[in-house]
Amino acid sequence: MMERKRVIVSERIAEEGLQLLRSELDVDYRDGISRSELLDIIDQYDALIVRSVTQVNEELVKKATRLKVVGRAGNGIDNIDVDACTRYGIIVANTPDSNTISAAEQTISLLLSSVRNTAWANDVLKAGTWDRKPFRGTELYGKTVGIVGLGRIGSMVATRLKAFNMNVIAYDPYIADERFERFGAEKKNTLEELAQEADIITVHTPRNEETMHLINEDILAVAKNGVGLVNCARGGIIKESAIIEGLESGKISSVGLDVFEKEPATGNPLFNYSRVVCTPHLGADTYEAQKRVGENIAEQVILALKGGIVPNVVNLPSVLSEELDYLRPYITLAEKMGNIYYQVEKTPISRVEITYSGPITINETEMLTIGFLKGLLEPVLWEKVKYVNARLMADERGIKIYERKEEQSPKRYKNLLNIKIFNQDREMELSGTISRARNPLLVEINGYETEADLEGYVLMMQNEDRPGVIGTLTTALGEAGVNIAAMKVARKTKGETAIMILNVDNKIEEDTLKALTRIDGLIGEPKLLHF
Ligand SMILES: NC(=O)c1ccc[n+]([C@@H]2O[C@H](COP(=O)([O-])OP(=O)(O)OC[C@H]3O[C@@H](n4cnc5c(N)ncnc54)[C@H](O)[C@@H]3O)[C@@H](O)[C@H]2O)c1
Ligand SMILES: O=C(O)CC[C@@H](O)C(=O)O
Repeated sequence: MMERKRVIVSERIAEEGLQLLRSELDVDYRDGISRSELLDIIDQYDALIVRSVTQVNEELVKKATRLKVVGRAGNGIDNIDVDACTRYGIIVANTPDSNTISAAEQTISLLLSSVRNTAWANDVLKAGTWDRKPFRGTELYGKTVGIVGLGRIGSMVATRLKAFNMNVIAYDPYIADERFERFGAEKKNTLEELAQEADIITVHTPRNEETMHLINEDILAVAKNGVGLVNCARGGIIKESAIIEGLESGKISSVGLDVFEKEPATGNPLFNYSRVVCTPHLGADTYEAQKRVGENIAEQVILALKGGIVPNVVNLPSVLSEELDYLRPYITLAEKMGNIYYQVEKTPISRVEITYSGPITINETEMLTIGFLKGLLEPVLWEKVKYVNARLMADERGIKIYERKEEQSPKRYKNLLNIKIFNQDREMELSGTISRARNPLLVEINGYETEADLEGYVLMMQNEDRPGVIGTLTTALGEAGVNIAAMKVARKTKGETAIMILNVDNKIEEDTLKALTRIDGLIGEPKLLHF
């Protein structure tokens, strides 16, 4: 029996996800494992599943010699060094859509409880005092909310706050105007503009160099007096020391925080302020979200370990699953076309020109290019090339890639991949498509039209276009016990050099191949390719 692949889960994930993992893999569920132990044992695992605490950095990745995939059970990937993973050929996948509703609802919950002093009143009441004076709050009705980052969660917050009759304004320099319109948000071109008009500011960006301390003393200086703040995205997007300053001066009247600059957050000075309502990073912590997250990450990790293309890969172009189903045979085709070059040539490549033509060009074709590069480099780099690092590896080898798209296919095939591979003195030109049965077909090689299946063992050779050559070859193969499954012969001009492409059922031994070179009429060495 084949040995099962091993996954370590270093943080709490839903039982449904664990069950799915156990159905296919050996699962080591080590919620809360210490850093030092994880570093000691990580080389035993093919997959690692984390949430937001485990730091997947270069130190860990270097030791993870078997690791193929890191699954982030959640959305934010600021605890994962994606570049390091890419360099080591490790896929990083997350579950960006599985917890957005919960995070949006938590934002609304923090917003309401902060402007109505709910948590503070709850504490005072339960401590034995019935008093209403300190807790007078404000309505949301008619107020302006400023949303920073109108992505998945920001946009859900916008639609939910519309139901409170709030005026929604948003700042997000990276999205089209159409998205602001779709979510009924008035676009603000600068953060300062948003801050000047908003009664409440809520942030929904990723945390990175650009967004760390995005809302700081300078932004708060132009904000309205008594502004409310909410951060259910990542700690530090609103600078904590600026919040304290604003609370002390009265500039800020309410704060809702789910996330902190340092987590786990214990003894954070913000906890001393009654007008700050805090939760310990609970945005994604609902039964529904955790079930979705757990199952989703388990599915993706299993897929990745089977060599499949997973939908939410962070270090590859993301492709919607329907689009992926359509593209998958073309990715395989591109990979197999890539496989041809180094099985035939030994000269380094300087440049590759890829033209995609036909209706396929409506789609994101980046995965096809990556598939081609993976197939191209595999015969020379073996194990190390994966979808995730194929571009990087091509780049390191100085292979320049030029891509073009043409709406119309120039041949009779609906969709066509035309690939020109240049080395220092020659060019190899290949065209391929998908057969009716959705199998990869090579339809042209160096100007010779053919229709060859790129499957199993394929024998390619050149011959003189004259009687007797093909017969001698097939007899020689038959005598050597090689069964021919399919054979295509192509020529450009009658009587000149032709090519033969044969699909054969088994490997042809070296001495048989050598013997073929002695057949009168065959030109050069026959090449046996394997796909
Ligand atoms: N509290 C939780 O438990 C919880 C749960 C899920 C997600 N999150 C966090 O919520 C945040 C948003 O997640 P999402 O899924 O909506 O992400 P998203 O990628 O869908 O949206 C982020 C948006 O921020 C915008 N943006 C980036 N840089 C910006 C900048 N400098 N100024 C303004 N806008 C900028 C992007 O254009 C994008 O539209 C992330 O930080 C994520 O980690 C937290
Ligand atoms: O619970 C977690 O793992 C964090 C969830 C959330 O912050 C996310 O980015 O998905």
